[in-house]
Amino acid sequence: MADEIVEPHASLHPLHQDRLPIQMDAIGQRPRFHRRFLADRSAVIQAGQIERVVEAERGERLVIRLFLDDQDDIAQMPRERRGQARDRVAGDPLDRALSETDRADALDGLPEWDYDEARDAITRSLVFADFVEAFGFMTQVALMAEKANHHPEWKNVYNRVEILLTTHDAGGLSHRDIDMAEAIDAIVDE
Ligand SMILES: C[C@H](O)[C@H](O)[C@H]1CNC2=NC(N)=NC(=O)C2=N1
Repeated sequence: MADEIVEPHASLHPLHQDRLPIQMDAIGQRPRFHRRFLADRSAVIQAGQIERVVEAERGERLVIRLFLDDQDDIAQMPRERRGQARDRVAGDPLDRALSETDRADALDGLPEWDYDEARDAITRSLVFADFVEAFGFMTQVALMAEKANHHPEWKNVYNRVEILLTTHDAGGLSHRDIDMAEAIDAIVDE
């Protein structure tokens, strides 16, 4: 499995022979090879590659930090989700499609977002330095979205991320999307 992951990276070929075998973490879920993997890679790095390594390690920190800090919350997720599903049946006002006036007010506060009339949705396009930056951002948004039980429609091509927010249960834009857009803006501005 390690070879399958590493093989496409030409600069890592010299490391194949002496890399540690993959070990599972305490809960047996995440392969623990990447610390060693990054350290070894640093050892053979050429001057021109430094920038990419720094970006890679920064991307990893963004992901891991958020995951570890919020691990307790993540363990609670299934229970919260069931609670939210019950609230929705009762008619959560956050889930109702916004009126035109409320939408206009909300969009005033979200200058980076465009309104998509055909979908009754809001969209934002982002460009990052490279794929690692883009995917680090997407990972943070994914964890946040999962906790909120509200998920973006999105597309990623290398360093570009296109996001569309709408509430499927409401058939259009709701306060949940506005909250999500604000949270996404906060991550971008971090
Ligand atoms: C069953 C689950 O609660 C629903 O499907 C959630 C999940 N994520 C969601 N995300 C979005 N964008 N809209 C929804 O209506 C929605 N509903």
